[in-house]
Amino acid sequence: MTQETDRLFAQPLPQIPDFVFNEAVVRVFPDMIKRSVPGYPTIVENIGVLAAQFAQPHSVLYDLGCSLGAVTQALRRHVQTPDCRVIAVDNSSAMVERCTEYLHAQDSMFQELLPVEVLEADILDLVLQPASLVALNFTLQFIQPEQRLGLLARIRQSLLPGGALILSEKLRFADDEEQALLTDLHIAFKRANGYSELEIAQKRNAIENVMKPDSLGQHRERLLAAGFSKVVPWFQCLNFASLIALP
Ligand SMILES: Nc1ncnc2c1ncn2[C@@H]1O[C@H](C[S@+](CC[C@H]([NH3+])C(=O)[O-])CC(=O)[O-])[C@@H](O)[C@H]1O
Ligand SMILES: O=C(O)C(=O)Cc1ccccc1
Repeated sequence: MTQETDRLFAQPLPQIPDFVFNEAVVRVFPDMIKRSVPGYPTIVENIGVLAAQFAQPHSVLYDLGCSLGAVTQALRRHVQTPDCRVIAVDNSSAMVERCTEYLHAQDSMFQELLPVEVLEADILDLVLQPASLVALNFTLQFIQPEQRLGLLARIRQSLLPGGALILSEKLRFADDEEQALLTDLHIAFKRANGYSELEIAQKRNAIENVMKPDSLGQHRERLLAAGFSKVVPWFQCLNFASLIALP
């Protein structure tokens, strides 16, 4: 499997197009997300650990906005519940193609993994089957803000009693000082991972129209409005957090 270094924004670009999950991004994605999202490897691995506590026989585990299937692979490393299957969904054809290859590679290396189906689809159009676990790992922030409540309500409806939604997101902070501090610290994290000031600035420019983070308070209120009964943050590193929402 090729692991390329992310240099997508290393050269000055005359004009910066909106960020899209295309073939160029797919090639560098594992490197990009690890160097950009503090705590990402810990979150991904532990989604597998948490999922094993919620998984129920004869149910589906969803990985919505699966990209290259990192969460799906973690689910398959940790969940051994009988008759569970994973459905991984992404609307980027480049992501789905590479994700499918990676999951075949996992199949060839390990026995008795949960069966998995990779779908190229918009998660807003998906008819959800009864699920014991739904993971939205850094996906909701790319959904139009006005579509987010409807999506969460549909996820809530699909969840079996005893199931859970795991929602990971970049956070925004209502307090200006807190927002400024955590933004600076996130930039320091990127710099420490080898990104230049130019790369950091151009990436921010590319992403700002397509990725719209909410505050923890907004997430909590919206999850409750969608019908979830309890929202429990289980991880935060700088301005990136992951929540468990219970039906
Ligand atoms: N409407 C949509 N329908 C389906 N997919 C979508 C939609 N909108 C965006 N996506 C997909 O959501 C993914 C978001 S990345 C998730 C990381 C992954 N979860 C990981 O754990 O590695 C997060 C990031 O890059 O910061 C991309 O692959 C999009 O194509
Ligand atoms: O928040 C940021 O600055 C990011 O770079 C997050 C991110 C990581 C990977 C793809 C898109 C956005």
